[in-house]
Amino acid sequence: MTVLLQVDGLKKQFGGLMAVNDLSFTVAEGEILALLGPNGSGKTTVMNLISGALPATAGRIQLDGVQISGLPAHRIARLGVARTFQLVRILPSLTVAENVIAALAFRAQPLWGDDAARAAEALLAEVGLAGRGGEYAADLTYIDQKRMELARALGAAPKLLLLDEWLSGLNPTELRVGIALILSLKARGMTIMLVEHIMEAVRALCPRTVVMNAGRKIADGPTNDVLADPAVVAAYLGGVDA
Ligand SMILES: Nc1ncnc2c1ncn2[C@@H]1O[C@H](COP(=O)(O)OP(=O)(O)OP(=O)(O)O)[C@@H](O)[C@H]1O
Repeated sequence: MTVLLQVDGLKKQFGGLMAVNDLSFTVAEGEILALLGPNGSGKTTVMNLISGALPATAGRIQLDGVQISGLPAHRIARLGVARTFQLVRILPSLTVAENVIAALAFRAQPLWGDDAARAAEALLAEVGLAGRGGEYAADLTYIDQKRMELARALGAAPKLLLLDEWLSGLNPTELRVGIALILSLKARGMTIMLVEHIMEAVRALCPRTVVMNAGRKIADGPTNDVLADPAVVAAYLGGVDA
């Protein structure tokens, strides 16, 4: 197993609140890891710390052996971390292709002109939006906006893809499509860490799960074992000492 992401003793304090408290875990190359926990347990903050949107209070994050904690978000992105957001972020007045091309200009090896247009078309095909590049982003349905956001993230050619509730808000049919899409990324070797509240998706996608409660890691292991762990069940029911 080759470790791609290594998180050691990570802490994030907001005023009097330790939102992430001494968190350590690894993600192996090619793995899909779920990060679970009840509302407010610190999951999105962890995503923000890994991507550099927030600075850590303490601890260390390494990607592929390179320390990324302490670096600004754009440097971390160029080193290979891409993410999607809980609330989809798109450029609504641009076309679908332009949205992806804009992301390609910011990658480690930027693409421009015809190269960017061809790469955007390939990325859109990969997420199920083949031939849709000329449409306006604002006109896309919700799932298609999510697909486009994923194409933008993949455009950075990331080593690690962070998906923050990417499957939320989808209807049952769309959910199956979304799960299949993420599995297709795994099949081509992408390493993915996802925050997700939909347990059906977690079970289908993630052999391993880390659970947080009140900023701390309370479980880390095979998903079925973790979800049956009494401490995890208690945390979801609001148990204070889980
Ligand atoms: N920028 C911030 N300033 C102050 N407090 C914050 C900030 N961001 C998050 N918090 C607090 O940190 C704690 C963890 O929040 P976080 O959003 O990481 O939890 P979460 O597990 O992702 O929750 P959810 O499942 O509801 O998205 C919460 O108590 C939240 O109110």
